[in-house]
Amino acid sequence: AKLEILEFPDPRLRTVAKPVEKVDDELRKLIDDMFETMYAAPGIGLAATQVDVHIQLIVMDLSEDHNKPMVFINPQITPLTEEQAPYEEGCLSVPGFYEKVTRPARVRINALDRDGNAFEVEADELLATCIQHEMDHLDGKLFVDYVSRLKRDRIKKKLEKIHRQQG
Ligand SMILES: O=C(O)C[C@@H](Cc1ccccc1)C(=O)SCC(=O)c1ccccc1
Ligand SMILES: [Zn+2]
Repeated sequence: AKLEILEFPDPRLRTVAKPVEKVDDELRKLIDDMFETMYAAPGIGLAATQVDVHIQLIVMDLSEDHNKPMVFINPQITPLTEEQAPYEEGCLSVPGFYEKVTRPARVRINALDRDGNAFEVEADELLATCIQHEMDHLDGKLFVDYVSRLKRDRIKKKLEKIHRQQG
Protein backbone atom coordinates (compact mmCIF):
# COMPACT_ATOMS: atom_id res chain seq x y z
CA ALA A 1 0.00 0.00 0.00
CA LYS A 2 1.10 3.58 -0.65
CA LEU A 3 2.14 5.25 2.60
CA GLU A 4 1.85 8.93 3.55
CA ILE A 5 5.15 10.85 3.36
CA LEU A 6 5.73 13.34 6.19
CA GLU A 7 6.61 16.86 4.99
CA PHE A 8 8.93 19.50 6.49
CA PRO A 9 8.54 21.12 9.03
CA ASP A 10 6.70 18.12 10.59
CA PRO A 11 8.56 17.51 13.90
CA ARG A 12 8.22 13.74 13.49
CA LEU A 13 10.90 14.00 10.77
CA ARG A 14 13.32 14.92 13.58
CA THR A 15 12.92 11.56 15.35
CA VAL A 16 16.12 9.44 15.65
CA ALA A 17 15.40 5.92 14.35
CA LYS A 18 16.04 2.79 16.45
CA PRO A 19 17.89 -0.32 15.16
CA VAL A 20 15.75 -3.04 13.56
CA GLU A 21 15.47 -5.99 15.97
CA LYS A 22 14.06 -8.71 13.70
CA VAL A 23 14.09 -9.01 9.89
CA ASP A 24 10.78 -10.85 9.45
CA ASP A 25 7.74 -10.93 7.16
CA GLU A 26 6.20 -7.91 8.89
CA LEU A 27 9.31 -5.86 8.10
CA ARG A 28 9.31 -7.16 4.51
CA LYS A 29 5.70 -5.97 4.14
CA LEU A 30 6.80 -2.48 5.22
CA ILE A 31 9.75 -2.67 2.77
CA ASP A 32 7.35 -3.49 -0.09
CA ASP A 33 5.03 -0.62 0.92
CA MET A 34 8.02 1.75 1.03
CA PHE A 35 9.10 0.72 -2.49
CA GLU A 36 5.53 1.25 -3.76
CA THR A 37 5.47 4.67 -2.09
CA MET A 38 8.92 5.64 -3.44
CA TYR A 39 8.18 4.60 -7.04
CA ALA A 40 4.84 6.46 -6.96
CA ALA A 41 6.36 9.72 -5.68
CA PRO A 42 8.61 9.27 -7.77
CA GLY A 43 11.85 9.13 -5.89
CA ILE A 44 15.13 7.22 -5.86
CA GLY A 45 15.27 6.69 -2.11
CA LEU A 46 13.03 6.60 0.96
CA ALA A 47 13.85 6.30 4.68
CA ALA A 48 11.37 4.74 7.13
CA THR A 49 11.42 8.03 9.10
CA GLN A 50 9.69 9.71 6.16
CA VAL A 51 6.68 7.39 6.50
CA ASP A 52 6.61 7.89 10.28
CA VAL A 53 8.18 4.52 11.15
CA HIS A 54 11.21 5.20 13.29
CA ILE A 55 13.51 2.25 12.60
CA GLN A 56 16.82 2.11 10.70
CA LEU A 57 15.47 1.05 7.28
CA ILE A 58 16.19 2.59 3.86
CA VAL A 59 14.99 1.59 0.37
CA MET A 60 16.60 2.91 -2.82
CA ASP A 61 16.45 2.34 -6.56
CA LEU A 62 18.56 4.55 -8.82
CA SER A 63 17.70 2.63 -12.03
CA GLU A 64 15.69 4.11 -14.90
CA ASP A 65 13.47 1.03 -15.17
CA HIS A 66 12.73 0.78 -11.43
CA ASN A 67 14.28 -2.70 -11.44
CA LYS A 68 17.34 -2.33 -9.20
CA PRO A 69 15.84 -2.17 -5.70
CA MET A 70 18.25 -1.89 -2.74
CA VAL A 71 17.41 -2.37 0.95
CA PHE A 72 19.65 -1.17 3.82
CA ILE A 73 18.79 -2.32 7.35
CA ASN A 74 20.77 -0.93 10.32
CA PRO A 75 23.23 0.71 7.89
CA GLN A 76 26.69 1.90 9.03
CA ILE A 77 28.62 4.35 6.86
CA THR A 78 32.37 4.98 6.57
CA PRO A 79 33.76 7.83 4.44
CA LEU A 80 36.49 6.45 2.13
CA THR A 81 38.02 9.80 1.14
CA GLU A 82 38.41 13.36 2.40
CA GLU A 83 37.18 14.49 -1.02
CA GLN A 84 33.74 16.16 -0.93
CA ALA A 85 31.26 16.22 -3.83
CA PRO A 86 28.42 18.71 -4.31
CA TYR A 87 24.98 17.67 -5.55
CA GLU A 88 21.67 19.52 -6.11
CA GLU A 89 19.59 17.46 -3.70
CA GLY A 90 15.84 17.06 -3.55
CA CYS A 91 13.72 15.41 -0.87
CA LEU A 92 10.26 13.83 -0.96
CA SER A 93 9.70 15.43 2.45
CA VAL A 94 10.58 18.91 1.10
CA PRO A 95 8.68 18.80 -2.21
CA GLY A 96 9.58 21.34 -4.89
CA PHE A 97 12.87 22.54 -3.38
CA TYR A 98 16.41 21.66 -4.49
CA GLU A 99 19.60 22.84 -2.78
CA LYS A 100 23.29 22.18 -3.30
CA VAL A 101 24.68 19.91 -0.55
CA THR A 102 28.33 18.82 -0.34
CA ARG A 103 29.09 15.37 1.12
CA PRO A 104 31.99 12.84 1.16
CA ALA A 105 32.48 11.66 -2.44
CA ARG A 106 33.00 7.93 -1.64
CA VAL A 107 31.63 5.88 1.26
CA ARG A 108 31.45 2.28 2.45
CA ILE A 109 28.10 1.03 3.69
CA ASN A 110 27.65 -2.04 5.90
CA ALA A 111 24.04 -3.15 6.35
CA LEU A 112 21.62 -6.11 6.43
CA ASP A 113 19.54 -6.95 3.34
CA ARG A 114 15.85 -7.88 3.24
CA ASP A 115 16.72 -11.47 4.31
CA GLY A 116 18.76 -10.26 7.28
CA ASN A 117 22.12 -11.09 5.64
CA ALA A 118 25.04 -8.69 6.20
CA PHE A 119 26.56 -7.05 3.13
CA GLU A 120 28.97 -4.24 2.28
CA VAL A 121 29.02 -1.85 -0.68
CA GLU A 122 31.35 0.98 -1.71
CA ALA A 123 29.49 3.90 -3.24
CA ASP A 124 30.39 7.06 -5.16
CA GLU A 125 28.47 9.55 -7.35
CA LEU A 126 24.70 9.61 -6.88
CA LEU A 127 24.66 6.38 -4.83
CA ALA A 128 26.98 7.94 -2.24
CA THR A 129 24.95 11.17 -2.17
CA CYS A 130 21.62 9.37 -1.88
CA ILE A 131 22.62 6.87 0.84
CA GLN A 132 24.07 9.71 2.96
CA HIS A 133 20.87 11.73 2.42
CA GLU A 134 18.78 8.71 3.53
CA MET A 135 20.98 8.01 6.55
CA ASP A 136 20.54 11.63 7.61
CA HIS A 137 16.76 10.98 7.67
CA LEU A 138 17.37 8.14 10.16
CA ASP A 139 19.21 10.68 12.36
CA GLY A 140 16.32 13.18 12.09
CA LYS A 141 18.32 15.40 9.71
CA LEU A 142 17.10 17.02 6.48
CA PHE A 143 19.07 18.50 3.57
CA VAL A 144 17.61 21.93 4.44
CA ASP A 145 19.74 21.77 7.61
CA TYR A 146 22.79 22.35 5.39
CA VAL A 147 21.58 25.67 3.95
CA SER A 148 21.42 29.06 5.68
CA ARG A 149 18.74 29.64 8.33
CA LEU A 150 17.38 32.40 6.09
CA LYS A 151 16.87 29.92 3.21
CA ARG A 152 15.55 27.22 5.55
CA ASP A 153 12.98 29.63 7.07
CA ARG A 154 11.85 30.69 3.59
CA ILE A 155 11.29 27.06 2.61
CA LYS A 156 9.48 26.39 5.91
CA LYS A 157 7.14 29.39 5.38
CA LYS A 158 6.32 28.34 1.81
CA LEU A 159 5.54 24.73 2.79
CA GLU A 160 3.50 25.81 5.85
CA LYS A 161 1.43 28.04 3.53
CA ILE A 162 0.81 25.13 1.16
CA HIS A 163 -0.13 22.83 4.08
CA ARG A 164 -2.59 25.49 5.39
CA GLN A 165 -4.22 25.75 1.97
CA GLN A 166 -4.58 21.93 1.93
CA GLY A 167 -6.59 22.29 5.16
O1 LIG B 1 13.58 12.25 0.12
C1 LIG B 1 14.28 11.28 -0.22
O2 LIG B 1 15.02 10.70 0.56
C2 LIG B 1 14.24 10.85 -1.68
C3 LIG B 1 15.16 11.72 -2.52
C4 LIG B 1 16.54 11.07 -2.54
C5 LIG B 1 17.62 11.94 -3.11
C6 LIG B 1 17.60 12.35 -4.44
C7 LIG B 1 18.64 13.15 -4.96
C8 LIG B 1 19.69 13.53 -4.13
C9 LIG B 1 19.69 13.13 -2.80
C10 LIG B 1 18.67 12.33 -2.31
C11 LIG B 1 14.58 11.76 -3.90
O3 LIG B 1 14.42 10.77 -4.56
S1 LIG B 1 14.15 13.31 -4.49
C12 LIG B 1 13.50 12.98 -6.10
C13 LIG B 1 14.61 12.72 -7.11
O4 LIG B 1 15.73 13.10 -6.85
C14 LIG B 1 14.36 11.99 -8.34
C15 LIG B 1 13.08 11.66 -8.69
C16 LIG B 1 12.86 10.96 -9.85
C17 LIG B 1 13.92 10.57 -10.64
C18 LIG B 1 15.21 10.89 -10.27
C19 LIG B 1 15.45 11.59 -9.13
ZN1 LIG C 1 14.85 13.07 1.71
